[in-house]
Amino acid sequence: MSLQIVSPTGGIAPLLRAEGVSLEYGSTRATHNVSFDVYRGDRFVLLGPSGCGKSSLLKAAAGFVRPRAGSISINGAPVDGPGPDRIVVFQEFDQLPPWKSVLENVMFPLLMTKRVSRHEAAERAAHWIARVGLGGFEHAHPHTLSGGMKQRVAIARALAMQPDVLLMDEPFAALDALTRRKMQEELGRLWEELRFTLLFVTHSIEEALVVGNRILLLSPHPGQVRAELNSHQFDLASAGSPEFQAATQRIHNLLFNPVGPAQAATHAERAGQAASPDWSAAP
Ligand SMILES: Nc1ncnc2c1ncn2[C@@H]1O[C@H](COP(=O)(O)OP(=O)(O)OP(=O)(O)O)[C@@H](O)[C@H]1O
Repeated sequence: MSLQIVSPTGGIAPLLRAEGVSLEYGSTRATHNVSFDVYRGDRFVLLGPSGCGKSSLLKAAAGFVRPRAGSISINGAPVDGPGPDRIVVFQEFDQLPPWKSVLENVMFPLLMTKRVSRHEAAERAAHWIARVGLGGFEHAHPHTLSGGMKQRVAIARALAMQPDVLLMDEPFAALDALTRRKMQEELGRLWEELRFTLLFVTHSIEEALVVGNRILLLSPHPGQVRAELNSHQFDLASAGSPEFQAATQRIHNLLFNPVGPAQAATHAERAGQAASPDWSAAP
């Protein structure tokens, strides 16, 4: 089956919407006029080469960075700062305070909301720790855990908050290949059970195909939308198949050897592309 350009999701309001987002750091323009819609239950991947502004877009969705132009909204309301409806899992293993146990790490943001008692927070934390396969490690401290286990704690901490959108910034990039694969598998399993909404950043084409059901391809610096495609037909089981390899090659070509001058596709143009089911119709 070939990759398909994304079809418009007629009538359904997006959960998270980025409209014409340009991000700047001083005189450095990180992204230019980027638009995309994330729907409930999506595993939406931002894919592009290093420096194209993927992390910056994720930080903007999290409310840590304000767009220079354009806007980001969640549930129809503008994002104007961080909130418990959007929780981020970062790549870095040091995202867990080292003086807190696994249980305390997962409880911490729950307690910060002041919406649950200490007892409830502990129960909820223990539940999510077990869900990510770390039952028995509640009282361990981060420095005694492997990189993969630390990322599991970060995922448990995020899911315990039951955010509207789980934001993941290259969460498995610092792991060895086998652990990375295992974590991708676990994330897929959790998604099958819980159907949370995921916004996931990676520069790995393979990871994007395995993790995502929709992928936004960004051009190099400053990041602009090159294309958007459906990738729900791929998973770890299909990785390595001829179709998977062909999709990988096509995405690679689109990112690095586009035919003709690099052109950013606008939101409206991408909706127009949906009329063509064939990946080869991409700009
Ligand atoms: N805090 C910052 N201050 C100044 N410039 C920044 C800052 N963060 C990012 N940039 C710049 O913005 C651009 C986009 O960076 P960003 O980290 O968002 O890209 P990325 O696609 O996530 O890259 P990578 O895959 O390497 O993490 C780069 O040119 C980067 O140097």
